[in-house]
Amino acid sequence: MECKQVWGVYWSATGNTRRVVERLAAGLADGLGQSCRMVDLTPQNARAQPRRFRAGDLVVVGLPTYAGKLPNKILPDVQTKLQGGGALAVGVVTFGNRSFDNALAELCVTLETDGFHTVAAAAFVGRHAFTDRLAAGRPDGDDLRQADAFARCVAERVRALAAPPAPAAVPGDAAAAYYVPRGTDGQPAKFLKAKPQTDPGRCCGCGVCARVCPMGAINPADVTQVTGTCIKCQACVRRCTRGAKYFDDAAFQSHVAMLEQNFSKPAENSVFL
Ligand SMILES: Cc1cc2nc3c(=O)[nH]c(=O)nc-3n(C[C@H](O)[C@H](O)[C@H](O)COP(=O)(O)O)c2cc1C
Repeated sequence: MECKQVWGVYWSATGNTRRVVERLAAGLADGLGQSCRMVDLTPQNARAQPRRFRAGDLVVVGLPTYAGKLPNKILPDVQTKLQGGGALAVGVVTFGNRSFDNALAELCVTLETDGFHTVAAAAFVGRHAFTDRLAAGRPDGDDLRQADAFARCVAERVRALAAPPAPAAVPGDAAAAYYVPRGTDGQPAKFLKAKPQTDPGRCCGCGVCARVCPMGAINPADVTQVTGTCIKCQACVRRCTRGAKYFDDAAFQSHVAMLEQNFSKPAENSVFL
């Protein structure tokens, strides 16, 4: 099938998904001899506008895994604002070394429902947003080389297509329930209401935390106040250059400790063609 334009579209609070999607889109553009354009859906206002694609586009769409599925506060925008218009899509999720569970299945079903034809899909490992002890430094050089190899295979597949493909076959159940996070005691860890705290000795009030919050949840006039919905994405924690943001919620910390105890063995990337 003819491809006239490659796109990379992503939501990425701490940068892993952005890196993987950028690399895949660049590799596909290279393999197909086309140019590549990126769309960053992370800021709240970027998600508000419709994004229309059409036949002849090849769109890499990436989101992270949250509780074994896609981030539930972001998914509605992906469902309602992305319009496939018969474009080909590559669904990509990243995950923090535990499992992508049903996230890729949910993404591929969403893309097909949005009017894309999913030609391939992949799940890549990225440093867990909650802790540097899981998948530190990933996606690393090896991961990105795997992304290059995958992009070459997808480009070949696209060139060989005579008609829109059948939906990409991926593991998981798009309709499954969310993974229940547990603490070190094995009991459900309830940290839905946890919010980032601010160390007054470190915070200089620069406002970067409010600017990078994809939910617009932090009051820019007083960054100690979380007035909106916190999705625990860790953008504020990771982007604060002074280390002034942190989560002290006991249930959250217990879940992170449980993950560190049980999921430290390096996980592998998975590709589906
Ligand atoms: C709220 C939340 C829930 C998460 N749930 C999972 C999960 O179920 N499985 C997993 O392996 N990683 C999980 N992670 C880790 C992220 O999937 C991983 O860090 C991802 O690469 C972050 O993408 P980003 O850097 O593009 O924001 C979770 C992270 C957050 C913030």
